Amino acid sequence: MTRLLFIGAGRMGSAIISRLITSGDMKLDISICDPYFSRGTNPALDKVSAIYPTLEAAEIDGPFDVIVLAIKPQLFGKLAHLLKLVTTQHSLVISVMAGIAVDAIRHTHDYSVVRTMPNIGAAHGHSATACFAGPYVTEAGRTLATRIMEKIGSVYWVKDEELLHAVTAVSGSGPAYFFAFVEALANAGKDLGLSPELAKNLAIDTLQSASASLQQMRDPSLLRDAVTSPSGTTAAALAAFSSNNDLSNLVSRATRAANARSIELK
Ligand SMILES: NC(=O)C1=CN([C@@H]2O[C@H](COP(=O)(O)OP(=O)(O)OC[C@H]3O[C@@H](n4cnc5c(N)ncnc54)[C@H](OP(=O)(O)O)[C@@H]3O)[C@@H](O)[C@H]2O)C=CC1
Ligand SMILES: O=C(O)[C@@H]1CCC=N1
Repeated sequence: MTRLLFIGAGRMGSAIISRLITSGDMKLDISICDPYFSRGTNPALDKVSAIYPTLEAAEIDGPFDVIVLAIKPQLFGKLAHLLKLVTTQHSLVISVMAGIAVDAIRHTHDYSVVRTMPNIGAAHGHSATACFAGPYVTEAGRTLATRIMEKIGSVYWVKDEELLHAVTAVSGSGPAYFFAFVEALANAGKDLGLSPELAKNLAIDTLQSASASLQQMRDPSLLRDAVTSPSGTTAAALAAFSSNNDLSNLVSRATRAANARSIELK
């Protein structure tokens, strides 16, 4: 039985716990440390072994084999020195926190740390997650981290920790870009005379169809060509996207801003 402690069970922590519990094929004993978490919000989460308000709680039943850090990056500095209360030298620390470097997590103790960057698709098993293994992470540690993160979607490994800033800018924050695009497309549809409800539904379902096509044929350029009839409506719209390289420049500016913010969080 592998004993896991999730520090922070908000959106990301809850999503991972819930997928681990519902898949049920790993022998895991899961506890939560989150002062604001209460049972009754999600039936899967009610199956956790214990919920602790703080890492210093007298009743805490440590140590744990795996600690998952799923708190806000800004909170980590306040909790870092308490990690030793729930770990041994063999514990694996898996972080989903944006920006916080492996060195910062290992600052108070030589933990084996796997840093990961999932995304909000985790809740439905559709996260795109990239991982980086810090010093002394064993092959068994990498395999365990992969098995855990595979429960929420696809898993990729990067060899250079600095690349996690770019990963955050592309796939960590990425879902929000598509949500913003759906909002913009729905608003544009409204301006063209559709009812707000119909415009929203068409925009949402269109993202769904694009995503399903991409899942089947993982080639966005080919798919774009398949939709674009010569001198047709799509060509007219895409010409507006590419005029002065507008879309590329906008996406480049946005991802550079996210990359820079991730570096600031270090
Ligand atoms: N949301 C996303 O799409 C993604 C998030 N991440 C990363 O995941 C991490 C968590 O983000 P997210 O789940 O969105 O954030 P949430 O705010 O939803 O979750 C953080 C949780 O930690 C709780 N918490 C607060 N104080 C403590 C404490 N002292 N001890 C333990 N838990 C505490 C919070 O409670 P309360 O809210 O009541 O303060 C909350 O439940 C972040 O570091 C973020 O960078 C990574 C990829 C994608
Ligand atoms: O916005 C953030 O900082 C976090 C990291 C990636 C997605 N959400």
